[in-house]
Amino acid sequence: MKIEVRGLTKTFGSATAVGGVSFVVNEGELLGLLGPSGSGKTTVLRLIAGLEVPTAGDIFIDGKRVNDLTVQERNIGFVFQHYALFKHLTVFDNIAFGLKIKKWNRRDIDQRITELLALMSLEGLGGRYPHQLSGGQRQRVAIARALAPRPSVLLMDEPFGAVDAKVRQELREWLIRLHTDLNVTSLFVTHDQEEAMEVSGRIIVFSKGKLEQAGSPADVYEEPATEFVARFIGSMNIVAGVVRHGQVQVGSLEFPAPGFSDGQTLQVGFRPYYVKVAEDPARYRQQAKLRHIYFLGVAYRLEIETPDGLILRSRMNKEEFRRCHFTVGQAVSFAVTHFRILPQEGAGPAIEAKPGSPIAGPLTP
Ligand SMILES: Nc1ncnc2c1ncn2[C@@H]1O[C@H](COP(=O)(O)OP(=O)(O)OP(=O)(O)O)[C@@H](O)[C@H]1O
Repeated sequence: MKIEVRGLTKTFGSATAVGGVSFVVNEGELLGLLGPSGSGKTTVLRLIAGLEVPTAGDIFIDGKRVNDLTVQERNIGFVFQHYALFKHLTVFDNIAFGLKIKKWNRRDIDQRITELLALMSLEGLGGRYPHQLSGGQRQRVAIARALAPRPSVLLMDEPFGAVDAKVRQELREWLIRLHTDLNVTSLFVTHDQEEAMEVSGRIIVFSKGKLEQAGSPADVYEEPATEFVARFIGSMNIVAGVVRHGQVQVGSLEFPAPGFSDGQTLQVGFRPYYVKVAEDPARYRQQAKLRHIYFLGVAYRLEIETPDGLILRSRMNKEEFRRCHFTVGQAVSFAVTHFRILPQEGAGPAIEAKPGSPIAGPLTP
């Protein structure tokens, strides 16, 4: 079922945890709510679940305003960061908990739990207690418990926050498969941008109780709408310069900025893979010194310094890197092949340079 929030606001005393937020989670969608610690993500989830009362704004589930409904009446499944399983109850009884409250009969409970244990790859573990499970298994039990009463929507707050990196990766892949099988409208909170990008069909980026951007993982990565999103998602070179004759000038770098007036200071962002670096000083127009080479496993990151003291990051795939014979300290040439002019805080959207626009000197063949 679709979730819609309009102008959702929550203040605690004089502090605004969530400030006038509107968004939609479409039917069957798996949407990631991403933001740094304290940005208001948990509060949004708790408001939708009915665990907090909004200061202002409305919440709709399947088109029906639910502000005045109790937690139980909203029929929402909720998964918390820490397993929050009942320690004294078996896996079976943990999953059955909500069903017993809803007075399901024994046969239906048994049937539902057998179904869920299979779905969660937990067969044979119904009789165990939480302390006899791995972290990943415990979290799957928590999700099974939330799904047991067939909720109309599933809310998950940092569902994989308490497990190690390897299990976390397995759980992400497992959640994607589960969601593909069940198609329950799901909203999950994370502060981990990689997790949000990998798991979500769409991402909402949050900062200081406000929605910064909503879009597909590719949208928010490739076309950050604000400086905050540009800095928060992935790695981005961000430089600032003053507009002169329609170009933002940053030392010897020039970025076309049509429509901006002379004297205006603008920030320009470009991903490391749009910084092309060559050993041949004549290959590109810009000159720099290679400061560091970092091996990233799947690629290399080069850190270069321009004669003006600007430090930029470049990313190069392994094959390309192996064809070159870089040594730290050597002179290199470089070009920036794609960039975005980032909006100032509170200003309009980012302006994108056309792919391949040669803004730091033309790419010589
Ligand atoms: N019950 C409360 N009373 C007072 N302030 C609160 C309460 N709950 C949350 N806050 C404040 O509201 C802001 C948003 O908190 P929230 O937990 O929603 O953020 P978050 O993005 O989920 O952070 P995290 O990732 O650390 O859980 C924070 O500044 C927090 O201190």
